[in-house]
Amino acid sequence: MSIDRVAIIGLGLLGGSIGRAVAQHAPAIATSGYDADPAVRAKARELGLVATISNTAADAVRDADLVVLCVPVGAMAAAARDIAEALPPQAIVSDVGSSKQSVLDDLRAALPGHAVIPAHPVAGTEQSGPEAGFASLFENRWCILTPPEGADEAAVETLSEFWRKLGARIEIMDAEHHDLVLAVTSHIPHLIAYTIVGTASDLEEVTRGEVIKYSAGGFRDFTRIAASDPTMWRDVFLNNKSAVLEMLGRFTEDLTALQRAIRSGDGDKLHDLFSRTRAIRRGIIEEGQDDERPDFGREH
Ligand SMILES: NC(=O)c1ccc[n+]([C@@H]2O[C@H](COP(=O)([O-])OP(=O)(O)OC[C@H]3O[C@@H](n4cnc5c(N)ncnc54)[C@H](O)[C@@H]3O)[C@@H](O)[C@H]2O)c1
Ligand SMILES: O=C(O)C(=O)C[C@]1(C(=O)O)C=C[C@@H](O)C=C1
Repeated sequence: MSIDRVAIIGLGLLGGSIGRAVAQHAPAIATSGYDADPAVRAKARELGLVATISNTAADAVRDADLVVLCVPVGAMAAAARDIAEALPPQAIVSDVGSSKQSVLDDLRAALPGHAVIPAHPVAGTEQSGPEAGFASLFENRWCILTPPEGADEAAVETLSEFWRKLGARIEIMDAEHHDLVLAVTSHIPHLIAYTIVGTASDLEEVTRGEVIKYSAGGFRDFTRIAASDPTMWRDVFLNNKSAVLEMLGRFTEDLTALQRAIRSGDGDKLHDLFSRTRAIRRGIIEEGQDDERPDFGREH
């Protein structure tokens, strides 16, 4: 089983990056695409993100071997319904959504009988839209596949091979476990960034601009993450509710323990934790998972 034609639904950061990466790393694969927003379709045409841009989702998928839905997780069900009538029976349907259980449920409900294999390339930026993508986005990044029980192994391998061609490393796990892990490593960090920047901005009114004016590197790093797309992240929190709430409970307990350590002057506790977290950061860099990617649209 090999992929000759891929259809990309949603031509923003992720969809546009897949289009560009296929053109660069797997030019033999034909690309087609669709976006619900006519302005995005026009921009994607101008940028040549995929070879053919259709005016309906159904037309984009009519000849596809693989369809990748690159829309916010809250829009997956509607996007799947839009392709249902035109989807070739043997086509693999996948996605790039940041949470997986609700997407798996939505795609299977909308496309009964089709090979549905959700995926999540753990690669992105705070940017969004058709101009934000770049071909190297997936290089040396994990792409997590969450096939349902009993999924066709050949289809899982075909999808893995597609992502390997774009430079990604493959991991396979079930959707529920994915959602728990990503709640800790991605979703809660974004919630914390949104919170700290929001709190600082509220305080700004009290201190007449000083919080923002004198904010140094640490706060600026949070503002990068807090600039991430509001629609995408609203949908992630609404669709990964239980894992996020469970992990947030644990996080709150740890935060309270630190608060207590500060109040009681327990310097050892603070120092131990900060040493442990420094080692984690160094481990990430040694593994090659640091931020080596183009400064695409970065302000700093
Ligand atoms: N941004 C990241 O860092 C990142 C990383 C990994 C995965 N993801 C996931 O990738 C998906 C896309 O995110 P993005 O950053 O590319 O967002 P984006 O806003 O850049 O692009 C999403 C596009 O989907 C289109 N769209 C929305 N509903 C649609 C529908 N029903 N049919 C067709 N098109 C529709 C929008 O018009 C938009 O152009 C999300 O599920 C997100 O969780 C994002
Ligand atoms: O680097 C960033 O800006 C990101 O937020 C990327 C990031 C992440 O949290 O790591 C964001 C959401 C995804 O689903 C995958 C990747």
